[in-house]
Amino acid sequence: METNDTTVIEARGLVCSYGDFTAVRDVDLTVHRGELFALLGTNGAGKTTTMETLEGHRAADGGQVRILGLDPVADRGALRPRLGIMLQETGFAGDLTVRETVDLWASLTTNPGPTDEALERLSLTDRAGTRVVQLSGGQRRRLDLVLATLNRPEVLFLDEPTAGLDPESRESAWRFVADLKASGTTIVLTTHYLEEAEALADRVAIMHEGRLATEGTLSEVIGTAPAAIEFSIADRPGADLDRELRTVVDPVGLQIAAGRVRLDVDDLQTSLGRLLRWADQHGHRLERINASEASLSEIFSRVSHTRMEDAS
Ligand SMILES: Nc1ncnc2c1ncn2[C@@H]1O[C@H](COP(=O)(O)OP(=O)(O)OP(=O)(O)O)[C@@H](O)[C@H]1O
Repeated sequence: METNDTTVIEARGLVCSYGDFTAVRDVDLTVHRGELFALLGTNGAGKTTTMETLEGHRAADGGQVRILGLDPVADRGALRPRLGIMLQETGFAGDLTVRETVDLWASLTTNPGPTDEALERLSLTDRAGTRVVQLSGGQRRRLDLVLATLNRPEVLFLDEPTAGLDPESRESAWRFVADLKASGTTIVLTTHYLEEAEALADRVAIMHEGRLATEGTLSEVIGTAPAAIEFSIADRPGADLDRELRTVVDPVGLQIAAGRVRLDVDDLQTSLGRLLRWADQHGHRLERINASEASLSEIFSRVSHTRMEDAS
């Protein structure tokens, strides 16, 4: 497998099975140093299985994985101190306090950061003396994040890090993760919150039925679906307007209903420019103009309605 200096995570042709069932099919992934890579997907798409394989918790059934140039299973001893891992669920000893839990974890960790600082950054300082069993779900999730990052890892895996957090806690977790990224940590996270990926990720991938359906920067992924221009126009017969707009804009889709027009276009800027020039030249008044790129949620919804067997 070819890797260059900036490649931190590399999977080629990754296959993972549970008995006869193939959960991850031929997945290729590259994550560069300092990047935050968000792995999105429908329930059961194979995200956690992929993460567990990258983390070295399970061996791949096919293909190759390298983390920091090492094999995550065979080189686990060398790799583990350099990784931070936040699983979907963590088994804590419920009768320890938050501080005792962090101190215990720190005693098992190479080069841990200061406990107080970690608690402070995730707003857990006032819970330091609380027994873990008495924490809310969101507070536990924040404690998970503290523990996963206590060793100041080079590579951090976060499996649904903000599941169940209220909006304020989620934003503070995002700031925490953004700070880690800014300090050079390479991060892979799975999430069902698309706005989390939009807020944090350099690159995103959407998994569906075990395969990577799409992958790239946010703009690249969003650019895989057409943008939309909508407006209302009075006193124009639909058939004429349809013909004329197709000549002016060359849309990939066009609908006209009750004077409201929707154009689906590949290049939003060029199409919008042509449309406005045409309207000016012909003295048309376009009302309630709305122009927008596709959203991540539209891409997600397209992917989740695709049969990956058909797509491959
Ligand atoms: N231990 C297991 N034994 C058998 N099948 C499993 C096991 N763990 C997961 N699977 C199956 O593998 C597929 C992928 O599961 P995985 O947990 O990786 O998906 P996911 O994308 O993380 O889903 P979610 O978003 O719901 O957490 C699913 O169909 C799931 O039912």
